[in-house]
Amino acid sequence: MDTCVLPSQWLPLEERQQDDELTSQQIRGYATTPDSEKVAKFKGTKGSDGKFTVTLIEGDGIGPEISQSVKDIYSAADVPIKWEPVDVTPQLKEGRTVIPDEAIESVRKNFVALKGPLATPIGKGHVSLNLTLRRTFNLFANVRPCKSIAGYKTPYDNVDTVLIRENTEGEYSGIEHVVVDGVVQSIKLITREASQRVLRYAFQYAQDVGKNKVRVVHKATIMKMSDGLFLSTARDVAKDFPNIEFDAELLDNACLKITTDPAPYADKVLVMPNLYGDILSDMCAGLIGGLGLTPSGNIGDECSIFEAVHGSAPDIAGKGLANPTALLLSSIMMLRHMGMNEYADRVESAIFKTLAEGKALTGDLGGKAKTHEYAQAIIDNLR
Ligand SMILES: NC(=O)C1=CN([C@@H]2O[C@H](COP(=O)(O)OP(=O)(O)OC[C@H]3O[C@@H](n4cnc5c(N)ncnc54)[C@H](O)[C@@H]3O)[C@@H](O)[C@H]2O)C=CC1
Ligand SMILES: O=C(O)CCC(=O)C(=O)O
Ligand SMILES: [Mg+2]
Repeated sequence: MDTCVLPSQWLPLEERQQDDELTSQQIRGYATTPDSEKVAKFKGTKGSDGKFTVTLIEGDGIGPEISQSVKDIYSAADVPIKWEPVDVTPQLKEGRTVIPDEAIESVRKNFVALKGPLATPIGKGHVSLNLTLRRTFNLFANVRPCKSIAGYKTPYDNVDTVLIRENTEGEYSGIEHVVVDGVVQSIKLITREASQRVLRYAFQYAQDVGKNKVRVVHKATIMKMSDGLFLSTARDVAKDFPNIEFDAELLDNACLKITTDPAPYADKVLVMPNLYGDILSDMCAGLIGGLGLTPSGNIGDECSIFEAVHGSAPDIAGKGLANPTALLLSSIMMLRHMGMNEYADRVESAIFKTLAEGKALTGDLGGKAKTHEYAQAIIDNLR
């Protein structure tokens, strides 16, 4: 495997130049709350033991394995976090599937959670618990950064995309009904309020991290009213951010352009309705080495939940084959959200050093290491 020079923001702290301090600009790929008064801040406080309590939802499939890696690495790095594991097995309450109250209360109390993947049955069965959590806490913006990994060669060298996905409505509203036998209707709900909220977040994010361009990805040619409302709301919001260049691109063309050459997308923040963000984020993950590598943050005004882009990966679950990097990088976004930048820097440096060395990679990246062996290599790279 080729190795290449690590970008300065990925070097261990002591190897950085004095004038090369990690800034919020440099870490923008794995941060969600830029230094802005206008973006909701983490409201948690440390306990008497000097630690923050963070809700941990280990999740299904590979969830427990990758969560274990995070716990092991955090413990080795002495990150002052106390995990509060909660069970989100759905319960039936008054005919509705709900998440247990204890889990909801835990997130509400701690303001922040790290979440493994939750499986959703196809067709009949409970609704997506992932979406339920996002709606329950009004986590209106799903921030999904995707950056090339130094040392891990793919056909694309300079991927640096940030997708901000509307996270509470759109095609994911789950409003479906049978019109007559053989005819069903699924409603894509778009509201000005939710659109404004995520668009303002995207513009503010772009401004604060210095990406200076916001592009709406849409299909308002076809969905003239719903995507049309999202797009016209974006034009209105853009007026409040005169220093940010604003434009729009059709979804299909965006897919073509990003997979042909992702470089022109590095100076932009892409913002879009729910389903488009879901699909584009998996697509972008494919450009840098797969779903084992891409993190995300579900951001709300009160609480935020950090999780990998990927799902429960039932095909590899329980075999020690999962790559925990995506969940680990999600936890890095979480630490920066909580203002724990030094710990974030330290763990992040060890992750990227391990990936660049290429000696203990998991199978998805062409290596032979088991999940815990890769985690141990990261621990060995902590100073
Ligand atoms: N946010 C969440 O919790 C999400 C949950 N899901 C749920 O996950 C379940 C499985 O969905 P799939 O479509 O199979 O998507 P998936 O993301 O679980 O897996 C897709 C492919 O990527 C691989 N993969 C995913 N994560 C990996 C990792 N960390 N390391 C190595 N390889 C990895 C899998 O082995 C599989 O081949 C479904 O029930 C779905 O509803 C899917 C996406 C997101
Ligand atoms: O909730 C699910 O089952 C899938 C969610 C998903 O694919 C995502 O959030 O990216
Ligand atoms: Mg998805």
